[in-house]
Amino acid sequence: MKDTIVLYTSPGRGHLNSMVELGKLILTYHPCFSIDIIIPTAPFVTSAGTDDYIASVSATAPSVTFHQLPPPVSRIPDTLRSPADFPALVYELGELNNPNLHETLITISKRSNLKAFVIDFLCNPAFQVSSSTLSIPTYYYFTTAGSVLAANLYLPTLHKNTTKSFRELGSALLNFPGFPPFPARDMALPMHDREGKVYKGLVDTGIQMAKSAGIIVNTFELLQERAIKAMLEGQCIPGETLPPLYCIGPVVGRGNGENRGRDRHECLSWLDSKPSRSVLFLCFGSLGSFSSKQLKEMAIGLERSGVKFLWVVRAPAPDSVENRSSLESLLPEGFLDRTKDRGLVVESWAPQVEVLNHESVGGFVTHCGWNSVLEGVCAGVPMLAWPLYAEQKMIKAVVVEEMKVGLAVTRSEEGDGLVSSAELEQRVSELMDSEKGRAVKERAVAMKEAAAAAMRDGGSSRVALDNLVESFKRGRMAPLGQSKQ
Ligand SMILES: O=c1ccn([C@@H]2O[C@H](COP(=O)(O)OP(=O)(O)O[C@H]3O[C@H](CO)[C@@H](O)[C@H](O)[C@H]3O)[C@@H](O)[C@H]2O)c(=O)[nH]1
Repeated sequence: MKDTIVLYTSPGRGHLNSMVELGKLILTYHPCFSIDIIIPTAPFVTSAGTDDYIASVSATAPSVTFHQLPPPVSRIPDTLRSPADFPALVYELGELNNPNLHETLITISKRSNLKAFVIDFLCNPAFQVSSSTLSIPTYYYFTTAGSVLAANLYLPTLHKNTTKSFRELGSALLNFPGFPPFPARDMALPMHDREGKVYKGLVDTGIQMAKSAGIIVNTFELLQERAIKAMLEGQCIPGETLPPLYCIGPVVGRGNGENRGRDRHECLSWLDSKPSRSVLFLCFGSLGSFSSKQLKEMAIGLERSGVKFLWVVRAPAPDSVENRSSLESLLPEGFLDRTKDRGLVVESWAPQVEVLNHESVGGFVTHCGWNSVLEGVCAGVPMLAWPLYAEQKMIKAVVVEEMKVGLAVTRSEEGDGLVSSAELEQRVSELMDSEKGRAVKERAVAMKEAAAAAMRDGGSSRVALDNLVESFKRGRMAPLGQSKQ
C-alpha cells in the first residue's frame, strides 16, 4: 500500500488551486506518496471552469486522486442561500460535511497507508473528525498570508481580552503581533459580529491550529520576516508552544497547457504585440465583481490614464438586478471602440499566471487574494491593491506596508464608497510611471528573485518542505518545536 497524504480543500477556486499546487509540490520532490484531495460539495457556489481544471490535473498528475463529497445529509439553512452569506456557508458546510468526510477518510485508509491529513484552515470543523475521532496526524494549510496567520493565532487571546466586537471597536487600531497596526473596522465584514458563525469559527480555528501536528503556510521567510518571527517567538499564542511551522511557499501554479498552441488564449497573442512592461493587468480573483457604476468609473479612469491595459471584467453578482446587462452596456458608451488600440477587455476569466509572466505586463491591479499576490510576486510585477472582501484589506496592508511591492487605491469616504475615476487614474500613473512606482517595481523584482531562491535546493521553503515530509513519514504527532529539525 502506498503512503498517502489526504488534502481537504475549502470551496472556491482560490482554495482549490492552492491545495492542488501543494499536492503537486509534495509529489515533485517526494514522488513516493500518493495525494488524495477531498472537495466538499458547495451548493450555491458557482465556480466557472472547475470541472475542466480537475480533469486537466487528473490527466497530468496520475498520483493525484480527487474525491467529491456527496451533498450533506442535513439540510443547509435557507438563511445561507445568498452569495453574501458565502463565508458563513463555508463554516456551516464544514460541520454538515463531517459525516461524509468521516466515511471518505475510512474508505481511503482501507486502500492506502494514510500518513497525514491536511485541512484548509477554513475547513476547521474537520479537525474534530480527523484528529479527535480518527487520530490521524492533522495539519492545517493556511492558504493566505503569514501575517494573517499570525493574527488568526492571536485571535483567541484578543477575544479573551476584549468584550467588544470589531464593529464596536470601529477605527480603534488592533495590534496583532507581527502585523502593522490595523483598524478593527477593516477586518473582514463577517468577522464584525462577535456572535456570528465566521467570527466564532476563526477563533476556534486559532485554538485548534495551535493543537495540530503542524501549520503549513503559503509564504516564504524573506517575504514576511516580521510575522514569522512573531510566531516563532511565541508572541501569537502566549503561554503555549507553537506547533511546527512550515513556510513552504510560494505555492503557485505555473499556468497550464490549455494556453499553449492553437488553444492559446487571445489575450496572450494580444500581449505579444505590446512593448515590454507596458501593460497594466486588472483582475479580481475568482469571485470579484463590481456594480455597473464602479465599472464605469474604472473605465473612465483607465481611459484618462492613457496606459495600455488588459482588463478582466465580471458582470455584477448574480443576485443583483444589474446582472441582466451585457458587458458592453456596463461600460461607458464607445469605451471599447475608443480604447481598442491600447486596451483589451476580457469577460470573466483570463489565464492569470501566463498573463503576469508575459514580458509585456508591467503592473497588476489586484483584489489582494493571496494567490494573486503571490503570483504577482513570482512574476516580479508591482501591484495596485484594491481589496474587495474577506481578509483582503489585511493583505493590502501587508503588500503596501510590509512587503512594499505595491501601492493602494483609496475609496471615497462619502456615500457610495467607490474608487473614483480620478483616484484610479492617479494611482495607475503613479504605479506605471513615477519614482514611487519605480521603487515598488525594484522591490517586486527583488522579491521575485527571493521567491525563486526560497524554492531552490537548500532554500528556506525547500528545507521546510523536506521537514514537513519527514514529519508526514513518521505518521504520528511531530514533537512540539520548530520546523528546522
Ligand atoms: O481571471 C482569472 C481570475 C482568477 N484566476 C486565478 O484564480 C486564483 C484566485 O485566487 P486568489 O487570488 O487567492 O483569489 P480568490 O479566489 O478570491 O481567493 C480566496 O482565497 C484566498 C486564499 O485563501 C484569499 O486570500 C481570498 O481573500 C479569497 O477570496 C488565482 O490563482 C488566479 O490566478 C485566473 O487564473 N484567472
